[in-house]
Amino acid sequence: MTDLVTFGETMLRLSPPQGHRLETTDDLDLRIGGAESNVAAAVSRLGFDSAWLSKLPDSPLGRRVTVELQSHGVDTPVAWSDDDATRMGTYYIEHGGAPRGTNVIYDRADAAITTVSADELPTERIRESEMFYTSGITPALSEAAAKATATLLETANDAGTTTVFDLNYRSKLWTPEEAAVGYRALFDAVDVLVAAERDTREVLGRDGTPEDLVSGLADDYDFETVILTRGDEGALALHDGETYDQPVYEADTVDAVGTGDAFVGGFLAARLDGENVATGLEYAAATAALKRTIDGDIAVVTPEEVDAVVGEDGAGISR
Ligand SMILES: O=C(O)C(=O)C[C@H](O)[C@H](O)COP(=O)(O)O
Repeated sequence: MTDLVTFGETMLRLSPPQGHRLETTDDLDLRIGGAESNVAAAVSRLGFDSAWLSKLPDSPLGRRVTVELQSHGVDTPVAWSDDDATRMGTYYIEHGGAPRGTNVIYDRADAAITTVSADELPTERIRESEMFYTSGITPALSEAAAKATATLLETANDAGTTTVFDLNYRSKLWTPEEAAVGYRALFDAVDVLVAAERDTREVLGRDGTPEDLVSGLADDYDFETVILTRGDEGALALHDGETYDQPVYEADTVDAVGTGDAFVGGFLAARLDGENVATGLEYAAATAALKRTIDGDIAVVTPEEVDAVVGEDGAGISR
């Protein structure tokens, strides 16, 4: 049995060295990045079995992704496309610093995953797993990907697998109105919702205090757990009628991309270990803080490092 199965797109990630511009750089660092594989890698690195489902072109570029994920212990039973017309999604990232922001350029149209169907994926892995995670990026990729996302969430739900969904709104993929419709179509099959406060207000159109936001979402869609991520303000969660406030741990930022996924990975690893929501949030915040110090999308961390950030007063994950 797998502890966590995830489903989504992973792209090649190309970035110039810190301080260099895409327009003029001679060098591009090559890594991989995608919300669902970032979460699977974090959970695997924190000691649990994870598998990532997707569709990739059957090419050296596609294999670059599976080889790197396997190096973090993630199982990769993906569908391979031998259609020459399908492409490997790629993103370019130019890191900024005040007053210039970080810029992401996507080149992901017609990626193999845009043609995915649930039938070509090993859905029994989802039925047999403890948790299933996907995010709002996946249904934004194509109609086929949206359909597969819904089918996989329902498969998990029917099997009693805990379903976890992060809104992960990406304005370069769809409009707030399109996203709101896409999200609401999936919410019935979601147990644990992770939502950035900004997306909750600007995409789902909700207002009020952070407490109002989590309780409104939980009441309207019957989520078991709602986690509102609030940037520097930390996170607020609602579970079983109790709210939990989690501040951020201070961190020097080398690369902020992947912080949200590391947060989810830390939370899910602690929950898989039987920890309560309060402890889960501590591990989430600690994994996110560590990620900020690491270049690349993936939280290349160890359980001991996360334990050390949580501190000797933390409840500690027993292994
Ligand atoms: O597929 C996409 O569109 C992505 O954006 C993949 C991202 O690299 C990660 O999901 C990072 O997201 P954060 O953890 O919120 O920084």
